[in-house]
Amino acid sequence: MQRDVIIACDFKSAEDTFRFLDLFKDEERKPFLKIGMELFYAEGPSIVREIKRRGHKIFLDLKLHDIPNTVKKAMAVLSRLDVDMCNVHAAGTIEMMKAALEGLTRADGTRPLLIAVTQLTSTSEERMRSELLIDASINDTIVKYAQNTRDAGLDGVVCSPLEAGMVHEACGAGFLTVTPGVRFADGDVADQVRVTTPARAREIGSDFIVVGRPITAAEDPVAAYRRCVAEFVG
Ligand SMILES: O=c1ccn([C@@H]2O[C@H](COP(=O)(O)O)[C@@H](O)[C@H]2O)c(=O)[nH]1
Repeated sequence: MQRDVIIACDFKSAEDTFRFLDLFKDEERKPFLKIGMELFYAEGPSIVREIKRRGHKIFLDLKLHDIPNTVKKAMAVLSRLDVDMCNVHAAGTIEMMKAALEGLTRADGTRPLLIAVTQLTSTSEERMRSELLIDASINDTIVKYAQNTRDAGLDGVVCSPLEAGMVHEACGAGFLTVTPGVRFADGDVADQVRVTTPARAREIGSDFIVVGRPITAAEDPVAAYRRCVAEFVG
């Protein structure tokens, strides 16, 4: 899979999103975009269709986590949107992930890529132990969730770029690592905990970096996007 930068379009409306996307209209490289809960809940499926119509690849980041039957049916609905990638939480268990895969697969056997969140990049090992009562290291937890994800037949995981190398080691080079928690060396970390730079993400072996505020809140978003591409894709 070709390394790429995915821009997280965490906007409150279609209007704000299209104002942002218009900045990229002369870019040779059409950005791969992530639509998350805020934008999808505000605008519904029409925002996906319109962005798709403009020719962007889409990662629909809704992080499903529910009982297997509910996730299977919800995924069957999402499969009609024709996105390129969508996701669930690995904490929902192998059974739930298998149900998600079944729901997502269309009658003709095609489906978008399906990946699972291991531990959110805003979670520290300390909080995972003290609040979630997980009595293991965060790295062991991430590797175990990644192995569960692979065993369920999914295509890869969401983790920090810091963990991409160990996930590939445990699950194979072809198993995708889609990695938020990306900041420029001088950037504001905000609510993220397990972060690194686009250049370091490339060295560690991420397949995709997901970048939101370092691009969307930059004074010059196109320049920030180009910097990510230059550091990560080369
Ligand atoms: O573990 C995760 C899973 C998803 N995300 C999402 O990625 C972006 C990151 O945005 P930044 O502004 O670059 O922090 C955001 O949409 C999250 O919902 C994540 O950060 N960590």
